[in-house]
Amino acid sequence: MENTKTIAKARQGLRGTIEIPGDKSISHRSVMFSALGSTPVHITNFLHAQDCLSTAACMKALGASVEFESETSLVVCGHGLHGLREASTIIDAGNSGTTLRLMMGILAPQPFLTTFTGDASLHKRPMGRVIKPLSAMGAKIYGREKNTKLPITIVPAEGKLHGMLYESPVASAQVKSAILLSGMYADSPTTVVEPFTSRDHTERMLEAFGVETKKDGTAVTIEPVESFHAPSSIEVPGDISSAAYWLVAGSVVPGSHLLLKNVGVNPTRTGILDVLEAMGAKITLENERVSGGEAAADIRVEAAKLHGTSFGAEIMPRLIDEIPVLAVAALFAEGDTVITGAGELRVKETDRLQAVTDEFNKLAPGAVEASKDGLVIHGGTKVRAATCFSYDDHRMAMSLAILGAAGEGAEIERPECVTISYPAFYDTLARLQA
Ligand SMILES: O=C(O)C1=C[C@@H](OP(=O)(O)O)[C@@H](O)[C@H](O)C1
Ligand SMILES: C=C(OP(=O)(O)O)C(=O)O
Repeated sequence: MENTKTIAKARQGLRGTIEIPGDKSISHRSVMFSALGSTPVHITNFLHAQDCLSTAACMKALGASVEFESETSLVVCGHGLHGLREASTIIDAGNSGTTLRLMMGILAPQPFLTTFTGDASLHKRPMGRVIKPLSAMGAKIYGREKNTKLPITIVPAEGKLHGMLYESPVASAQVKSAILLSGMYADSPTTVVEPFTSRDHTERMLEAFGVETKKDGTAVTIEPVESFHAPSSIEVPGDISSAAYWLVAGSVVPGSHLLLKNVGVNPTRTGILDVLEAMGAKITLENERVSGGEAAADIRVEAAKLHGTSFGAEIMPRLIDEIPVLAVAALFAEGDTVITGAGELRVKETDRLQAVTDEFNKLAPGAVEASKDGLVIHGGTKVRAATCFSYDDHRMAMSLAILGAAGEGAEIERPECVTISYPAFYDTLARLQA
């Protein structure tokens, strides 16, 4: 791909049907957990994107069989809960925080050494949030900057890990999942309490493998696991975090009418629907169903006049990855939108609060102000065509593309990072604009 991408202004409404690619969080977990089973699992609608391919490569390096039948369909078979084996070289988690943090949870209890690396972005992200609680359970994990950063090495613990009660300072599904996964191998029950409930795909998928977790408010408990029974198949629903770009584009480009097929609508992920509806969006769910313990639906969106809103910490885990594109909706809405409690965005693939502020202001001067943990977006600010930068962050690139399409066009520098979660993104946008 070229080093810049030209996004044309949408001269008419966006119309059409979009098959939403598989959910990133669920795709990761489908491969990881299947690799801990001892019978083949047929995974369909897998997200064929860099992050999930990093997970597939990790599990293969650790001895699981991972055979692709097509880009989105694969068969994974492990050698049981204790059947992973030492990798022959360093494992590369690429750009994926989910891969690294969940894998630490799986590998901390194993009787062999693992060393992880990742890309430049992943080297900057905080891993102490997982290393600290796992170490309190008895794990031996070492990393740069006092055991907080990549590269990271895990060595065998002395005996079994110990179950514990952990009160997490952050609402993070990656932290929760890592601790629960280590908890499967511990000598007693493990409980994670979060400030607010984060996405529960780990808990739901563990159930499909015969492992019960107990939920009590924002606390989740797992018992030491004796047997792990892989289901014969897992169908991954579409990713609402990918659908988010079309929910916003369809709402703000006048005359649009889009049908988004097969979108996961797990209630721990649907914060974007709540916020867009509060802003006046016209969104309807059709064909609602449950598949493999996960809710899914087709979603219709048509253009609507949006107005500003405010939201904060409580809803944040339910829309954490959608903030950059929700900022686009806010820019085309009437009045101000105030976002608080979003400090976690500073430790994603890039500092997304700073990146949204700097790049949106290139396309709409004066539109966005950042605070320590949030954004104020002045809706209705005049938009112009300009060149802006992705920071090699997939969600920044896609949000800037939607801003450009809904506004006056844009040139995006380093656009290719969309392959992290949505390789077909630019082609889909071009098709809707044709
Ligand atoms: O568990 C997961 O699959 C994810 C959890 C979230 O991260 P945090 O756990 O850091 O909030 C989210 O941002 C990420 O894209 C995927
Ligand atoms: C934060 C994200 O993913 P990860 O933490 O897995 O890198 C994301 O996809 O926006």
